[in-house]
Amino acid sequence: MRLCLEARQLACERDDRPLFGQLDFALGSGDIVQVEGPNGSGKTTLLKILSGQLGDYQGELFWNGVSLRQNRDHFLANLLYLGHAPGVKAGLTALETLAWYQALAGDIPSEDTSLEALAQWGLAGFEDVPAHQLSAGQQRRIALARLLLQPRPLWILDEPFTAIDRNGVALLESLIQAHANAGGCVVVTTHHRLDIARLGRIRLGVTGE
Ligand SMILES: Nc1ncnc2c1ncn2[C@@H]1O[C@H](COP(=O)(O)OP(=O)(O)OP(=O)(O)O)[C@@H](O)[C@H]1O
Repeated sequence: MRLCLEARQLACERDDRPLFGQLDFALGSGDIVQVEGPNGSGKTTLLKILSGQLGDYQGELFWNGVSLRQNRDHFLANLLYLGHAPGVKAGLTALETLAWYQALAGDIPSEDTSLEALAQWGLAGFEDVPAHQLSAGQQRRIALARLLLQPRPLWILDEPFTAIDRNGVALLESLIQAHANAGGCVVVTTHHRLDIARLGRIRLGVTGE
């Protein structure tokens, strides 16, 4: 399918402080873009705008050539967003969390595929443990298992590498690369240096360029 998220003259301010302005970019199938910038430069804010969660911005966003404001449902049906926090409830097990997210997205929960996804993320044996009894990295891995379960062409990932170990970093980099190779598109923020081919960049908080 054709896949294109385009920003024209995107700008945002918070509490009368300009965060970024005049951002123009177009992302399509096969693109991986890292949003870079120092703390507070607006990376999370930009991802919230791009994922349709924050409407307080100037400029225009387009999904496949149609304004996002008019094309929102179609856009959201194509999006998988993973936020800054892992987004797991303390009292829910890994399996329950994945089933909840699948149901929320209108996907049919499948325990077998959830078990496979959790095993791929090294959580075999922890499927029925409440999240509050898991480590920070294990909780992040539950969230990342959604990448294997909820097929959506556009991934918007806010600091997905937080708390995961070296093997987890390598697995996530390979999943991102494979997703793009299969025709998907990925927007990611991280302070890590990514080992990913053909990585595009959106730089925030840079002056004098
Ligand atoms: N809900 C809010 N209301 C007002 N200002 C906000 C709000 N959320 C964030 N900000 C401000 O917007 C600025 C950018 O925040 P944001 O979280 O987008 O930065 P970031 O680049 O993701 O930072 P970090 O690298 O620390 O995660 C900060 O100065 C922050 O205080």
